[in-house]
Amino acid sequence: MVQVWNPNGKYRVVSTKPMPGTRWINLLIEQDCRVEICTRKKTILSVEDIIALIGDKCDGVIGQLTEDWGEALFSALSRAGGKAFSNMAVGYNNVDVNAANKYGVAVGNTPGVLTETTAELAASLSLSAARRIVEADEFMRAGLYDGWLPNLFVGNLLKGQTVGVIGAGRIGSAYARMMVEGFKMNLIYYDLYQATRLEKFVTAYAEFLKANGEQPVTWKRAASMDEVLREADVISLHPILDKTTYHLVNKERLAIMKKEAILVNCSRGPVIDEVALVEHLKQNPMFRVGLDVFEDEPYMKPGLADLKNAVVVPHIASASKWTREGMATLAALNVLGKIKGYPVWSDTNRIEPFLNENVPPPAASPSIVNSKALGLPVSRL
Ligand SMILES: NC(=O)c1ccc[n+]([C@@H]2O[C@H](COP(=O)([O-])OP(=O)(O)OC[C@H]3O[C@@H](n4cnc5c(N)ncnc54)[C@H](O)[C@@H]3O)[C@@H](O)[C@H]2O)c1
Ligand SMILES: O=C(O)[C@H](O)CO
Repeated sequence: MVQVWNPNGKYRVVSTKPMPGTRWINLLIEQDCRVEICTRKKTILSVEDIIALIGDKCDGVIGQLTEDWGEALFSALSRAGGKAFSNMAVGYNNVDVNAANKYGVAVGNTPGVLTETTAELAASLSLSAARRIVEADEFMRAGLYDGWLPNLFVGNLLKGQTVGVIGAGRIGSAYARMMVEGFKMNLIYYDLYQATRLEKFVTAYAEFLKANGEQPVTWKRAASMDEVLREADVISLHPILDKTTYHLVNKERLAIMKKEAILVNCSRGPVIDEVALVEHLKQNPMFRVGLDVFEDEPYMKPGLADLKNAVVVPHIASASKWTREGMATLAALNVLGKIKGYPVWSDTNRIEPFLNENVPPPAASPSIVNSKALGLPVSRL
């Protein structure tokens, strides 16, 4: 149930799951690590399972967003001499960073490498919901198609409509760009910070359209999230999950959205009150959703699976080969960097140098979320 690479390596690094590609394994081996990969069939490992994997001596662990990284695991890792943990994910709401700080364990994540892949899935869900692709596919496979009809699977045109983005960070901004440029949608967004690059992009694209005699697109930074919900035709959620975003979309907020709006969630399930959503979908058959994430994964709230106005996929937004291999690389390098005493990379929005397979990666940890709390040095590269 454990696959071992380089058994005589000096540092013991455990991965709680097999991860795509081999570069991440090779990078660890080249730096004298013994790599142990848990190959158990059980999808979600318990805290006890992981404590057993950590054992008496472990220098670092690469883990998954399904695992509960809190006091119990960080104290076990620290007792085993461990200095680093990395999630193979950008989101780390499954990690109690304060507990990691208490034991001096560095916590890594994998930003940037999944931005475009995740935004592409959000765009796919937006289109699937707008054009009822899943319903139409099921209809075909059921042998129900007996000829073209004027009213068959009529959906929503995106061009000229308004796309709303809640959380215009890396992924939210990439999604906004795709929808504005790809479908000539107007943008309204809400974030705690101004998305300056995104605003500049939409302004430049509007000028391009105008110069070519086309209707220019527009953008607006909303003063409140409710403004986005009221005005947008398609709304995509991309904030982090924390106390401020838990059930951000609830019964009251669903009620202020347009009756024919589309809601997409590729962030974290608990950002939506899923029970309220099921009720809203039942009451408003023209309202559609595209969901990659769920409140109690791997489960869906009762009733959701029966609703034709919901498109549901199993948390696959970052699942392109390039991205998943890159995530594995960044997670391994986060752990390796701390073990080797390297500094942390200075700009987590610029991780490309770690992903070039033709040159050795920089001697740094690509992204450590508690680097300030632990007082870790920053790379000057
Ligand atoms: N479904 C998937 O497979 C998948 C893949 C990648 C990321 N994600 C999720 O997407 C999240 C965002 O990733 P990212 O790389 O774009 O992160 P990011 O930090 O670049 O963007 C998050 C944005 O949310 C904003 N934000 C925080 N609190 C907010 C609030 N209360 N209201 C509005 N905006 C708020 C932040 O200011 C920031 O701009 C991750 O934390 C993760 O949970 C999911
Ligand atoms: O946070 C993340 O990275 C995703 O949920 C998985 O890619």
